[in-house]
Amino acid sequence: MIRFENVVKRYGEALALGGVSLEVAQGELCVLLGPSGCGKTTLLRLVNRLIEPSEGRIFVGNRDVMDLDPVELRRGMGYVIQSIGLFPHMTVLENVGVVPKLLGWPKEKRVARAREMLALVGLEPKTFLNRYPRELSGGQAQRVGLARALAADPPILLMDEPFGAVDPPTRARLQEEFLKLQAMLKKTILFVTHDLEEAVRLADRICLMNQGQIEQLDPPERLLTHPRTPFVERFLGESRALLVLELHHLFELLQPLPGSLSQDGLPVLSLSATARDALSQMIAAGSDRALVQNEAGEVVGEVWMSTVLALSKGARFSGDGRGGAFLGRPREGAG
Ligand SMILES: Nc1ncnc2c1ncn2[C@@H]1O[C@H](COP(=O)(O)OP(=O)(O)OP(=O)(O)O)[C@@H](O)[C@H]1O
Repeated sequence: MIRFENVVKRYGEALALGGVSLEVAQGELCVLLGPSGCGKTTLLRLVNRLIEPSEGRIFVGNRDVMDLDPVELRRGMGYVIQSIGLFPHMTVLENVGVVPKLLGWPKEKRVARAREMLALVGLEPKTFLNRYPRELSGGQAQRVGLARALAADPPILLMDEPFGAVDPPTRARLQEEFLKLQAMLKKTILFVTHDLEEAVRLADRICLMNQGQIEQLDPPERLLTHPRTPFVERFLGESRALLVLELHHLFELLQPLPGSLSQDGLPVLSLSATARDALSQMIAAGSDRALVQNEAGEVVGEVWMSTVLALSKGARFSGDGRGGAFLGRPREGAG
């Protein structure tokens, strides 16, 4: 558990955080989101005491971080940053083993752990253990960074734009794998990003910040469908209607096949595809329905365009007063 109580941070006259209170529950992935300079990194670094508060208190597992030795405190949490921070003169094995070594683990245990962690982040240990960081692609280096952060099995992970430096397809793959890992490991995670799409994909809750304050703290769907302030609505922008569709899978939206309608030329999607996938395939095929098949390839039902559009109803951009005009109206009887 991480708790901020009325935290203020000043740099000289400038106010970077203006009284932030936030509690991240054990096992929760909380994303700090917001425009450049809003205070995300400052808030994150207060947790491992790379920065100290001007006022207020920060608790980690009910202990005030200011009462803890900073070195001990940092050993208890993994820290992953965009520039990765791998030591260039150390091999992957040595990099992943940095904290275990500091904790006094014997060599065999460190090697075994490094192998296990590399496999966990999708890198073949035999191929990568003895490489140097310069011999890795950006995505591989990012995975090593994550393996290193996880090596000593810390309950807390602090992640600052960890996937920021890789190309979009690699980024999407890393996000997907990271979510699977988190489902297994259930770490308490503070994750900084300025990318709304990344926040929506990953977060249990999004903490949207503006000028050193929390504007809204909510699960992604709630944030997208119920923006509390004009700032939040502007920040989310028009894409929020589409993003909401990513949060719904076709198994939730399935309707029985009517039998009487033709199935010719309809797109076919899997049960685990999202409503957003279905929408783009229906648009591409020029149809208002899509078929849904199970893992065995049997068609088990269909999804209607009107159902998909109804999902995004609460999330349509109304920043210019047009209400829900830009996506058109759902068909009658939708959803
Ligand atoms: N060491 C420092 N000295 C003075 N001002 C600082 C310092 N570090 C940060 N700031 C200021 O504090 C504010 C918050 O910075 P912070 O790095 O936390 O923002 P951020 O939301 O992480 O931004 P970005 O997405 O651009 O990294 C900014 O206005 C920044 O200029």
